[in-house]
Amino acid sequence: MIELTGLTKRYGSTTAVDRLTFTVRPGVVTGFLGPNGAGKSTTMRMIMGLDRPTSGNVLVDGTHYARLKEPLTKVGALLEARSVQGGRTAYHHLLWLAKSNGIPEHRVDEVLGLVGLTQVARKRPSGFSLGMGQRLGIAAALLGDPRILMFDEPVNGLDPEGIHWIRNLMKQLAAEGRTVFVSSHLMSEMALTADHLVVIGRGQLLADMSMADFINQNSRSYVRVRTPEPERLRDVLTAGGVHLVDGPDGTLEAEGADAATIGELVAADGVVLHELSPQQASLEEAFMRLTAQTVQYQAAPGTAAGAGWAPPPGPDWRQPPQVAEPAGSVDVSKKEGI
Ligand SMILES: Nc1ncnc2c1ncn2[C@@H]1O[C@H](COP(=O)(O)OP(=O)(O)OP(=O)(O)O)[C@@H](O)[C@H]1O
Repeated sequence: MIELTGLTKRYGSTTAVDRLTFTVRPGVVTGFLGPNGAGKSTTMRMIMGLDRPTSGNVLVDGTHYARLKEPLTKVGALLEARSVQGGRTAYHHLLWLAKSNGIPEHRVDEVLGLVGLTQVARKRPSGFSLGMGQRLGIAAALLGDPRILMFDEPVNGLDPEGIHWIRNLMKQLAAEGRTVFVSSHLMSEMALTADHLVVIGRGQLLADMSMADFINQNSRSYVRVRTPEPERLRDVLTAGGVHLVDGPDGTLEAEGADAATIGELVAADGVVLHELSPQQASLEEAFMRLTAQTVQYQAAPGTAAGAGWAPPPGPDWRQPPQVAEPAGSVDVSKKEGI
């Protein structure tokens, strides 16, 4: 469990994190969302004892991170981009972390296999791609088999197979009763991964609720109806107390009644339907609606916005794709697990 109470961080006149109070519970994947600059990374850094709060308190496993003995066995984290110690191989980097936390050496091989880096274990991470660096960071987070895991943008740099793998890994870790706290900008990915959401904007808590409640409370749901008899449909549904608005391509959007009620109303009058489909806003729409007022960095109106993307199904997380040695190109943006 991770418990934040009135957690606040100021940098000069900037309040990066503003009196955050929430609890991240075990057994579910908790997504941590917020627009750019909302304070997610700062919050995660304070949880890990890497930034000192201006005020408030944060406990991991009931204590401050700094007081944890052999912390890698209690909390594993993949935080913001950092460079891995240049001279060590991936294996020795993990071995060094393991030794400093009382973790047996065989665990290094285990986690390298788990993240698919066995083939490049004796290579230096300085030659790794961004995705391989992410995998190494995830290996470090898993090294101590901790009950609490935090991932800051874990799918950054991963290919579709890697994204699918990390999604299933997080779900599996939560299913094992662990506390899993993950930030991501990919809404479609978060919608598939997280059970619970904590949303912040300008450092303040905007929502702390289940994924389903979040979408329900921050979006419009309606039933899309298509008919060759729109006038009759309109009469029947309006008489039945259903509010209708015009949708695209000649559809009608019915609010205030579920699909079953609408179906029964129109059936009673013999109105022909070509479509009757409940529509639920996406997490992305709900997020945009809730955080619209708190967005710090915004493109000019009319600018193309990147849509969320959901990867196709792939293999089980326990059998990750092995990553081959990169063909020459070296990516300078690396991530390291703490
Ligand atoms: N070391 C620092 N010194 C000064 N300001 C900082 C520092 N770290 C973060 N900030 C500011 O605090 C605010 C929160 O930043 P933070 O990186 O935590 O947000 P974030 O939600 O992780 O953003 P992103 O999604 O873009 O990674 C921003 O306004 C940022 O500019």
